Formats: sequence, structure tokens, C-alpha cells
Amino acid sequence: MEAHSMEKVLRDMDGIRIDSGVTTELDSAGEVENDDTSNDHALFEVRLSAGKGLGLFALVDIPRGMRLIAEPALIILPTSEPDFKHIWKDFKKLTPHQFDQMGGLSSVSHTVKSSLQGLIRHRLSTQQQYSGTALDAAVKDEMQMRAIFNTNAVAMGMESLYGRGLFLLSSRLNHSCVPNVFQDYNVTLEMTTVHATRAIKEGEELTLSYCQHVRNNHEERAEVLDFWEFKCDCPACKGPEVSVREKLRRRIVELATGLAKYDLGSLDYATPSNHSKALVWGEEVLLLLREQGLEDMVLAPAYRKCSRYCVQLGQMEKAMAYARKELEVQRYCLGTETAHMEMDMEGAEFWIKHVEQMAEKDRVKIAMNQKRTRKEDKKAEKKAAKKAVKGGR
Ligand SMILES: C[S@@+](CC[C@H](N)C(=O)[O-])C[C@H]1O[C@@H](n2cnc3c(N)ncnc32)[C@H](O)[C@@H]1O
Repeated sequence: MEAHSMEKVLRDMDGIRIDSGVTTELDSAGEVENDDTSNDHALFEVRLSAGKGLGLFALVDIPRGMRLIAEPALIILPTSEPDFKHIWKDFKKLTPHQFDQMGGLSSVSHTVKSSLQGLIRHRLSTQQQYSGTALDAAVKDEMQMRAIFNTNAVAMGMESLYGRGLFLLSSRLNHSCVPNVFQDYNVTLEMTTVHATRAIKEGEELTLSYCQHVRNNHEERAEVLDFWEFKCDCPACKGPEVSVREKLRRRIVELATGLAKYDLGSLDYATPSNHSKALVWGEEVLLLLREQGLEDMVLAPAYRKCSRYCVQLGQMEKAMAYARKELEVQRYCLGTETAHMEMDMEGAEFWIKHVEQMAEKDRVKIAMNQKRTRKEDKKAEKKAAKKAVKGGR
């Protein structure tokens, strides 16, 4: 397979318009073949992003929560058999068009160990009986495919439970440490989805985070991003806002670390001293995240923590309000097809049910306490009345 030039990629991309994750082929005149209205709804396009290769750009103003992409994996590397040699045959099953599109994805060569070359050569010559220039070309192809896979593949499910997948369209999303979209593998849909996590203006680039954008400082993030061979120039990494943003993120990490220790039962100078203080810390984390526009799924556990502290404090209405905020975040980041999360006893719906049960238990307890108090009051009244009668005699 030849290396694909940017010009070729652009030519290929030019024949495609994207409509909420559905790709519609255009005829040579650029008209939509089957539905001439769908192009009016295109939400974004693939085009060059200065210094970043290709990227996705909003064609219209996009509200928070809008689903931008829902696409199945082109190739899946299962977690049970993570060796690439097992999926080499899957690459060969792709249609020429898919193969061409995949070949146009970005690749960072150092993501493949050069020492693999010898092993691949050996396998291809013995098992596939390649030789001479055909063998050289096959080795080069496999090295290139591996590099494309490693550069673009994303985890499917928590800790790659469903493997690592290569997705054609979402692979074009560039990185920012202040992202505006969230990508997730949806087990119920068996697709990767991309949602806007805040309002995006027409012309703005859609960006997601390739790293733990909140926890690391910008040098630590730069180390992780080195894998993709670029230096991030988002407002958290470059420019006048860096020091302020860095300070705020440090504060978030400080608070979150203290809360994590507190949740494990530690109490020291770096942890809150009780549930009320923990709630105050948790609320500060929420405020700092939102203030910096970090409003993707990082917000969900922060809301959960606050909701949990409220339950522990018996503040059930507030606990429910935070649980509903968590659900709101989950919905705008992941959509509504989250049955898999509830089944795994995860996710905001599951937590809301738990808070409802706790609130019900609380109501019963309060009602019983009130009944007991009324009974005791009556008893005391009777006793007092008896005493009064005795006193009157
Ligand atoms: C998953 S691909 C993203 C799409 C890619 N731009 C393309 O043309 O296919 C990752 C590659 O995109 C580029 N990239 C992503 N985010 C970037 C950023 N913030 N600044 C510069 N380059 C970036 C890097 O070359 C990286 O190796």
C-alpha cells in the first residue's frame, strides 16, 4: 500500500459530507445523490486545521449535548488477544474504499517498535510465503497499519473491556486540554459516540482530550501527548491564561486528592475533617471545573461525590439535586442509550434510584420518630394532667 498524501486524503474527503454521523456520498458535481436536503443539516466538515493535519469543524452553531458522531468500529483489537497479528486478516476484509480511507488516517511511526520489523518479516515469509520485493512491501504495509492503529485506536469500554477500536471519522478529532466534545464507546449501541459538551460556534474546531486533562499539569500532559508527536497550544498549555489555569487545576487536584483520601477513611491536614467540610470541598471542585469550561464526564463523579456527602448528611433534597445534575452531564456527554450502565449498577440513573431509596428510608425514619415523639408528648401530657389533678386535691 502506498503512503497516502494529504492531497489524496483531501480529495477523498471532498466526496463526503457528514450529517450527524451519517456519511452521504456526493456525486461528482458535489450534489447529494439520494437526498438533496440532508446536506443542509451537515453539522461539521473535515478540513485542514493549521499545524494539526485534518480536523473537524462546526458548520453551524451546535448546542451542548448534540450527538455529532455515532459510528461502528472499522477494526477491533480484542483485549483477550491484543496481538495485532490476529487482526491483520480483518484489515484485508475491508472494502477498497474503507481501506483507502483508513490508509489516509494519521500515523506516528514511533508508536510501533522497530524491533517488530524482523518478527513481521519472519512471519510473512514463513506463513504467507512472501519473498523479495513483495515481502518488503508487505512488511512496510503491516508496519504502517500498526502505526495507524496505534495512533488512532481508542479504548472500547472501561479499561478496554471490549477491546480497542479504530473509528474512521472520530479519528480526525484533534486534541485540546479544554475540549468541547466527548467521545465514548457506547456498549448499548455498539458504536463510538461523540457529543458536544458545551455550545460550539460555527467555524470552531471540534476537539477532544487525548489525556487526563484535569489531573495533570501542562508538562505532564505534554509528556503524554508526545506519543502523538505534537505540542498542545490550547489556552491551558500556551498563552497568557496558562499560569491562572494551571493554578486552578492544581487546586482541583489538591481538593480531589484530599477527598479521595477522606473517602478511604484517612483524616489528616490534607483532607476535610467531616462530611460537611467534604461537601464544601466537593462543591469547590465543581465550581472550578465549570469555571474553566471543563464540563465533560469529569463533572459526573464530582456531582456524585457531592450527592453522596449530602446523603451522609441527611440532606436528601440536595443529594437528589446533585444526582440529577450528574444525570444531566451523563445525558449530554453520552446520550440516553445507557442501559448498559444501569445493568452494571453504574451511571446516574442507578445513583438516582439509590438516593430515592435512601430518601424513602429517611422519610420512614422521620415519620417513625415523629410518631414516637407524639406518643411521648401525649404520655407526658397525661402524666402532667394526672399530677395537676393530684395537686388540685
Ligand atoms: C488521532 S489523529 C487526529 C487527526 C489528524 N489531525 C489527522 O489529520 O488525521 C492525531 C494526530 O493529529 C495531530 N494532532 C492532534 N491534536 C493536535 C494538536 N492539538 N496540535 C497539533 N497536532 C495535533 C497530531 O499529528 C496527532 O498525531
